[in-house]
Amino acid sequence: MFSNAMASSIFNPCSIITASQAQPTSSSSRPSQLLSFLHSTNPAGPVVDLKLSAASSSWGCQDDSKQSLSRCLAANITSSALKTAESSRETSSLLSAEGVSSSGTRPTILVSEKLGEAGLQLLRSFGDVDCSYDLSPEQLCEKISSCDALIVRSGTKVTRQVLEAAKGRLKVVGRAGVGIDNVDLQAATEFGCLVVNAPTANTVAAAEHGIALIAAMARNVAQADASMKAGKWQRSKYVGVSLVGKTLAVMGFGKVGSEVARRAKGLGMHVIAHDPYAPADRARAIGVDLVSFDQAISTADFISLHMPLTSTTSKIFNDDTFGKMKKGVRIVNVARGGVIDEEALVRALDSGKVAQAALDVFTEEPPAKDSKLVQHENVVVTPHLGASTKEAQEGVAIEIAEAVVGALKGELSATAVNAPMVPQEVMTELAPYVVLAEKLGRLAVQLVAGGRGIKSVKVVYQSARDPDDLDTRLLRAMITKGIIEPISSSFINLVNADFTAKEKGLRISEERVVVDASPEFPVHSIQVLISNVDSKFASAVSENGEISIEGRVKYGVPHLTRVGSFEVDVSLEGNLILCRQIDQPGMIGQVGNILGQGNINVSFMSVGRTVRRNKAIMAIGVDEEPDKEALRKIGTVPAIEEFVFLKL
Ligand SMILES: NC(=O)C1=CN([C@@H]2O[C@H](COP(=O)(O)OP(=O)(O)OC[C@H]3O[C@@H](n4cnc5c(N)ncnc54)[C@H](O)[C@@H]3O)[C@@H](O)[C@H]2O)C=CC1
Ligand SMILES: O=C(O)C(=O)COP(=O)(O)O
Repeated sequence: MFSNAMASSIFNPCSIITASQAQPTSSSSRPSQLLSFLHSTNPAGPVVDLKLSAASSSWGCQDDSKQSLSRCLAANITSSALKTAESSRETSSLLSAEGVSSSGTRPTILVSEKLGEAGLQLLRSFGDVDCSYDLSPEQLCEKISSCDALIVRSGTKVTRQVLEAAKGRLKVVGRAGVGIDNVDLQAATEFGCLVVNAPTANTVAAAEHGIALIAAMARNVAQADASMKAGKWQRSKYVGVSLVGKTLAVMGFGKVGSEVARRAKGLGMHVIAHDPYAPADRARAIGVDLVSFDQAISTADFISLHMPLTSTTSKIFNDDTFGKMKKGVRIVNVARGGVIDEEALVRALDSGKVAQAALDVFTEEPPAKDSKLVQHENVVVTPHLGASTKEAQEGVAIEIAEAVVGALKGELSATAVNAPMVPQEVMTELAPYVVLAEKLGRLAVQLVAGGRGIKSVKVVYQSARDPDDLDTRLLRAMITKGIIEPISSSFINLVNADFTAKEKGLRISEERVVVDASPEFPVHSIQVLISNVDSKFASAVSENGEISIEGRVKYGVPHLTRVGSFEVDVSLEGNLILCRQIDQPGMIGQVGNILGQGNINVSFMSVGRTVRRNKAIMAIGVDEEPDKEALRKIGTVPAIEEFVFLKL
């Protein structure tokens, strides 16, 4: 019905988007329904406006739905890899829970760096695991197009080129560790590739390594060891400094930072911390004062770095900031090399401003053999060993294997980095509404006559629940999927829905209306409105001039309940014929006959009218697609004023 060529006319590329991030206004009283926007790190940012309003409704109660979510989520999250750019616009093929794709093959999981055996076993039970370590970027690009998942540590650069080379097959990149600075998140998001990490299993290992480096540096352990092995006995040369009573500034008070702080307190150090996002009460609970960046670096004897490498933290330790430190300060870095301007650190070491540094991480890894920093006599180095304990590596391997397998099964991961984390209970509850959302989007876009581009779509969720108690991101993503996929070559999933909408100049605004219905059900109805377009079915246009359709879930099945200002009730399964006619006897029979002659099975039929014997809409669900002749005959029924056939 719609060709790809129509995409450009439907989406006006010149349209302007006003994007604003939806934020929860307060915390939810129902934990399972918490909005998790704070966890969303989608670099593209959602292209949504969110407006809350309250109204009451006398509509009947919401029907129950306990439909399984696996299929729709798999469609939602894993469609990318299962579709190549050239693939058809059919509903995404899905991976089953046993790891067998719809084509009967097991997923291929490429592990490009050493991973603990327990994790590998878990992966092997689900898919075909290819452990290929030390691949060159070219080799990785070559291999990746036949992989559904890629598992890396810090040594593999997952660049845009790699993601492009995946040709749409790669569903998930698993980072077996915390830092995701080696993964191009923007590109992954654009390609609809989920990125997950293993954020907790190596925390203690990294913190212990930080403490080990602080102590080793303070007591010259590495230098003294090297000296003895060279046959020397230099007791006076390696007099150290004590830790007790010294001030340690923890820069980045996250998981590792707070564990370092806890341990440093045990060593009798006075610990302060800087972290713009850390809650003060968590710091207080450990006996740590949160202070400003300048206060932290200017009062500390030891500075330990524990922030992620981002555009904000890149080279945050530079000539200027070293200048603000106490003379003789000691610096430890087990976070990322890139947070330090390494040339500036060499200068600060040479001048004595920084007495010593202990470094586990480097801007380039491995650093050049003749690196002045590595060779500096006041520097102790380890080759990125923070996470390298047996325990941490086993833990990380299991954590990432579970996340990757979950993603391949179509589940949303709790450790998703470029997609919203939606709690499992929320996903289960929203399952039937997710199906409804996609079908409404798919239906609404087919009612657009082309000509003018779609710039603005409004989605109204009616719900009896508090607006903060309804997480609509899954629904929004599926509506976006339903709108965009029929008319473009893009595939949409939860990872790239907002990005793709923005790219296509499509603004999706959301409104939640509180209605008087049963709060047991998350959504009472979903309305999709497209403004400033012409419709090929004039009756779908509401009094406000917008294409307007509305649906509800009834007994677990999505139903279309309103078209324009006509109430209908037809289950959204198979295909749909909408006819506007003069409200008179015999209409159902006439159209039914035509369909019967064409061997088209009618699954559902409903007539809605505004005024008796005036105009009515007949909504007919059909299992098969009517041929041209059947459609032509429907058009010749005298009382039928307009009709449209819609694929769901
Ligand atoms: N050397 C190694 O083998 C390992 C290194 N790491 C690295 O350690 C770092 C911390 O890891 P986690 O504690 O697990 O992460 P995390 O996410 O729990 O903590 C990072 C903290 O840094 C804070 N932060 C962000 N921007 C900041 C800024 N401009 N100034 C101060 N704080 C800022 C965040 O608010 C957060 O609390 C990461 O860079 C990670 O990649 C982690 C594990 C092993
Ligand atoms: O988890 C992290 O951020 C780390 O830096 C650990 O890196 P690795 O997995 O040991 O290459």
